[in-house]
Amino acid sequence: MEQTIQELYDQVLERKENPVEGSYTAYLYDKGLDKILKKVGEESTEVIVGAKNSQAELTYETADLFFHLMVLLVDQGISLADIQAELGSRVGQKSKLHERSDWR
Ligand SMILES: N=c1c2ncn([C@@H]3O[C@H](COP(=O)(O)OP(=O)(O)OP(=O)(O)O)[C@@H](O)[C@H]3O)c2ncn1[C@@H]1O[C@H](COP(=O)(O)O)[C@@H](O)[C@H]1O
Repeated sequence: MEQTIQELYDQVLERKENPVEGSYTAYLYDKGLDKILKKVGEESTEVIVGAKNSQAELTYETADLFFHLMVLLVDQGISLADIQAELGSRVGQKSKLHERSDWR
């Protein structure tokens, strides 16, 4: 079974709007922003470690990070459309890489 990022976002949003007993997502919202940020930080570090170890570990840890990022975005009232719009605004932007002195 597969789950799109949008489906994950929608489920996480549903947990925010209708907290369910025993839900880890609802627990994170209950704990608040600092807890969510702590988890995003931890999962980011685990992605870095995972990338050094194996593709399987990187995949697993990236899924964990995506989940916690979705929780953060929902908590802060940011939609996936907001992120897509930001990414879209960058399409075709000239890379500034050539302006960097350390570029070779
Ligand atoms: N995708 C996820 C998902 N990925 C990771 N996790 C949870 O994230 C936690 C990360 O593990 P850690 O060991 O870092 O954290 P922990 O020690 O359990 O918790 P802390 O004490 O650190 O807070 C685990 O409890 C995982 O179960 C997730 N929990 C839920 N989802 C999805 O979120 C939706 C809502 O699920 P519920 O939260 O169960 O309602 C569903 O679609 C789920 O599939």
